[in-house]
Amino acid sequence: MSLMRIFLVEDSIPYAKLLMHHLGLNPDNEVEHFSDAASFLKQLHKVPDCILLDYSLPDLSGIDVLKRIKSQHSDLPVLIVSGQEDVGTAVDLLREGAYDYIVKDVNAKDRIWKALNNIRENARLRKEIDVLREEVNLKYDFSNIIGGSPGLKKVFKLIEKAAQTNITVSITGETGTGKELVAKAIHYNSKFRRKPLVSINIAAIPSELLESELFGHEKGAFTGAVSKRIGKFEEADGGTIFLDEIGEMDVNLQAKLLRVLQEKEVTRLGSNKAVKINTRILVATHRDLKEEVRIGNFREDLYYRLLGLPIHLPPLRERGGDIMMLAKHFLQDFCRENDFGDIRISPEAQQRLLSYPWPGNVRELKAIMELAAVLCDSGVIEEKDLNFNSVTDEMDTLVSEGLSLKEYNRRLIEHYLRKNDNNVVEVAKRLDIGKSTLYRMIKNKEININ
Ligand SMILES: Nc1ncnc2c1ncn2[C@@H]1O[C@H](COP(=O)(O)OP(=O)(O)OP(=O)(O)O)[C@@H](O)[C@H]1O
Repeated sequence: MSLMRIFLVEDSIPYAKLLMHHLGLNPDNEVEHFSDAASFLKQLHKVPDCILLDYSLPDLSGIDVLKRIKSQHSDLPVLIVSGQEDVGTAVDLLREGAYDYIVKDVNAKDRIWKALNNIRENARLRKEIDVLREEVNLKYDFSNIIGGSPGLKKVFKLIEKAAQTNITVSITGETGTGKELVAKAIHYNSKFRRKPLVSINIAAIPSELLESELFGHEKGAFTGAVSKRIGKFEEADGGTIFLDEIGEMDVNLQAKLLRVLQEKEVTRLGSNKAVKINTRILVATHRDLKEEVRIGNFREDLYYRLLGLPIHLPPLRERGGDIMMLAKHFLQDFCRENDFGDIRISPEAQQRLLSYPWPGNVRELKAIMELAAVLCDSGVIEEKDLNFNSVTDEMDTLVSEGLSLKEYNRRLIEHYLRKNDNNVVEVAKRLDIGKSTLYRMIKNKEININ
């Protein structure tokens, strides 16, 4: 903000003149003077950037004027200027939302000057945040979610529907399928986008700390609570809270969360005052919550409360052509960031990418492509540059895929060959099949050897 519009409400004409002269020293200040509350309140609809309010006006008390201002414009900074030093009144006024309480003594002019500079700086920062938010919005439109497979198209449609309302959304999918990305896309395309998206990973926080993390606490609420703390729900007020890994929440806390969702209010630990919240809820889990309910790990009532609009992200191995689209996208990004020239992916490497089961999903694909870009020679990624070191056993995923016996055998043998550096004799021994059978299969291209 360069120009600052200030309303000065002051019944003492000499003091008003003094302040107007002083404030006028900054050409960016534009001061309008009112000598009573009534004439000022009539003009309040013009909404200045700041108000300097004399505490003792002829027609209305300072606190009443302050309340009137705050009821219409809660964010408008009001500096109270008072003829007397009275701590009790000052505290009351600050509680009602006054920006500062300044006594009319020799230092008053300087304090007002400083306070106005702070207000100016705050407004500038707020504007900057708005601009940054807008940039983030652009960044998180759907275009950064890559893919065009039928499964993902369905997800796009649901994101759009979710963004248009305040319905609770439950996002499911294996690890690395893009659940957090979807949560961001919903928030930044919804009417909540001007307020924060507050994410909390339930699995990452020890259960004894989680309650205060979510709902906040008062000073001294428990050992170690040395100061008051606002919880994530309050932080997200007016915006979105994203509860990641909701399936990991302790059953006791589930009951408390349910109450918060039902009452739409939170009570900080150690407080008896409930605070209303208006927060959009997004949850995610890699677990099958229905099954968790069945085995008693998750409350059924909370499950129904959170289910809302379910969005399921299919695993990468079920997204067909998306695999190559994503692989090329990550490769391009990496090359651009590191000033590498263009890198191609050989047909054999492409085949390998398409047949791998991707237990770590998109996150794993990104890591593998980046490493391959570093390892490859002469601008082409070959099969040898692809390092599949996933922590989940490849075979676990194969079993869950429902393959035909022939296909299963092929993958099983290929898996063992890879693990044993293509040592046919070793693999034949481990799988208890004849060496010559194995050689024949390789020769007939029934199995691929890298
Ligand atoms: N469709 C996609 N297009 C582009 N990038 C994606 C896509 N899906 C996921 N990613 C990227 O993959 C990584 C993992 O995604 P994300 O963290 O959203 O997954 P997640 O399902 O929340 O994982 P987890 O369950 O482990 O928390 C991120 O770097 C994300 O940007």
